Amino acid sequence: MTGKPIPEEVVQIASDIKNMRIRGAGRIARAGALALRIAAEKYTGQNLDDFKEYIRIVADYVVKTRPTAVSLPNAVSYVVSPLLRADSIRDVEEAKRMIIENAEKFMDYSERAVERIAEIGSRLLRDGDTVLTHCNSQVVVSVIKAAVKQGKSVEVIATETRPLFQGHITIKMLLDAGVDAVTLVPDSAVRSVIKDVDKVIVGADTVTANGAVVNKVGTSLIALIARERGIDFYVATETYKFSPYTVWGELVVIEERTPTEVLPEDVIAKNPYLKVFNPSFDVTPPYLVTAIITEIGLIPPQASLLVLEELYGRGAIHDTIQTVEEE
Ligand SMILES: O=P(O)(O)OC[C@H]1O[C@H](OP(=O)(O)O)[C@H](O)[C@@H]1O
Repeated sequence: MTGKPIPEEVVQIASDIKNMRIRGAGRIARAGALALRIAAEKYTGQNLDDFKEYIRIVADYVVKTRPTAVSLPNAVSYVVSPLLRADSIRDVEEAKRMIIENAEKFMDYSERAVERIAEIGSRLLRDGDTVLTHCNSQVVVSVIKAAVKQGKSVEVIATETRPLFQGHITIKMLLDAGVDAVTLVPDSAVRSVIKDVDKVIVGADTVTANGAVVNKVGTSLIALIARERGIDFYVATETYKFSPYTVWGELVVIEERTPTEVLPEDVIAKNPYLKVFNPSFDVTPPYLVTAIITEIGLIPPQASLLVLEELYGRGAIHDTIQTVEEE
């Protein structure tokens, strides 16, 4: 067992992810990769087995910060699994280099994937379209920005996204980027404004093998409302948000956050019989999703398993599950 402590910077990143100072499924994935790079750089010993054990502990620590977005374990696994499986690595220096390079590769891939999705997604938007989005997705904002950059006039309706108001981040990002036709609405107003909407585009935290989309709570209600009106409902997401674990029946854990995000602490304290349920995400079934916009193209949700097989291969998906179970 390694005696090496988890570096302070890694502890800080993990705490920022937990407290949502770093948030958004893509950003937390990149932060996870960065944490591993820092951990590798900070390691001072010379024993390879000890280094592997230390990296395994850091990986586990980072993954445990938030349970729902699979982008985080996928990023961590991308960075550490090749080292944990390799038997050709000779020393700590080589192992460190491997972790650092994999972390860099992941962060680079992630940035490029967002750009590629913006390019593909922007083609779906027509001049004059009104897009409704929920929560704050860096990918969705990039799609809208790319369409506007192409000279298309796009109006955006953004939901507040209670209880943490990530919609405020979305409108700021859009306004800062010069997208000026932006309307903020309470979440409960979606059915009132849907008649003005041409397309709904949301991000994702996890896409399951059967094409269900796990995203900010309230997403599935919006999908139902869009379906009622016959409006296209798109999900914009990088492929590392597809969950290999769901292939073998593992369920996605829906994060439940503190009641104090919904009600002040003193009100909760004064009412011991009052219950507050604060799930952070919900599940939109594949039949409500028109298409998933990814960096490898537009995917019908029903083809999610094929995407996972393409990415990991059947055998590799099985290995991933085993690695996680062993940990
Ligand atoms: O990766 P990008 O597209 O930025 O975000 C994807 C999703 O991550 C967010 O989760 P949270 O706010 O961290 O709970 C939202 O649910 C958003 O749709």
